[in-house]
Amino acid sequence: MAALIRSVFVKNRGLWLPGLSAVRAMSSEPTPPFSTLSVSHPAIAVTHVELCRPAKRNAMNQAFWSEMVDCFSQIALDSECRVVVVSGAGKLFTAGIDLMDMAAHVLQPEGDDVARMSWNMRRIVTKYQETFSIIEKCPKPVVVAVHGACVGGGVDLITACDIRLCTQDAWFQVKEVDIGLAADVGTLQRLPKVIGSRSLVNELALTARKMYSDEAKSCGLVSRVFADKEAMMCGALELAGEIAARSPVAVQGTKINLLYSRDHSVSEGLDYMATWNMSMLQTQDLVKSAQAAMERKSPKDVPFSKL
Ligand SMILES: CC/C=C\C=C\CC(=O)SCCNC(=O)CCNC(=O)[C@H](O)C(C)(C)COP(=O)(O)OP(=O)(O)OC[C@H]1O[C@@H](n2cnc3c(N)ncnc32)[C@H](O)[C@@H]1OP(=O)(O)O
Repeated sequence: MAALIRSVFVKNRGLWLPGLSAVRAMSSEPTPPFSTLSVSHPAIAVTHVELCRPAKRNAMNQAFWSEMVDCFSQIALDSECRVVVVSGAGKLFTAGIDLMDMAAHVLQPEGDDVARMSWNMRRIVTKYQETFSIIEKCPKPVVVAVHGACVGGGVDLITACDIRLCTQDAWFQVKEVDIGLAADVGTLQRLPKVIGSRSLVNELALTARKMYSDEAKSCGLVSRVFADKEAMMCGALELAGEIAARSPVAVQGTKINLLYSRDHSVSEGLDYMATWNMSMLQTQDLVKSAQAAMERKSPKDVPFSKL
């Protein structure tokens, strides 16, 4: 299988990079057992998760909310996977929560009285929150590639990812106030950590105005803007290849410690780091990587064990 995958790629500057044909061949059919996600392996150690309800603009229906949890739970345990790319099939990234579904499931919690209905509503919101928290908890870095619209739940999703890319035609909308609710699955908690300006976060969340790619880049929501989707997917896979080629012990330790430090003081973060590295510095990856550096080789030329 590895040989088959390798045959699709071109060797370039010591990296296994997917050719344009691999990007063009990336599928847009749900992968069973999923009905809303297409999962593929476009490059060595790279998993691609595509939101895949293009006819409904990848609106997040009931199946989606649980399939993402199943999918990322599997990815977290998959020692072949070192990095994930998330994108959307069809015209745009996502139209957010499926409004038809929401009416049927979110707005009618079961229960005989207010207390029981409220308790069940809390369970529903917590379950929906897990759909994106699982991305953040995944030890493998997640690169998200946004084209066209990224509405409501889409912003919740991308703020749980580690690296955000978009196309020139992308726009982002914290749409929730327009549909009568306070965003409740991550945007209000994570967006202020992503964008430096709280004033801008407040403006976006309180007015639901669209933010276009140039502003998304200048405020730090995305790190790169590409001319079109094809260029973005090539860029996303190249970036994923760079990450995948490095020590998974180093990469996963870096993600976990960056997230820990985001939510703790410098002193707590340093303490956590010291405890982390008291075991992780004993990895063979360090010896192999240091040796490669001495020999002026790239980390990409070092074979690391699976993690
Ligand atoms: C516990 C709560 C957890 C999470 C809460 C999240 C909150 C949110 O996500 S708020 C945001 C809700 N989303 C919206 O308000 C967006 C609604 N959609 C649109 O504005 C537009 O569709 C568009 C995204 C701008 C795209 O426009 P266009 O390309 O012109 O497509 P359409 O012709 O409008 O739609 C095609 C097709 O898709 C269906 N659809 C689109 N969005 C949704 C949606 N959010 N829910 C359900 N279905 C959607 C639309 O009905 C069309 O279906 P047909 O069968 O072809 O009619």
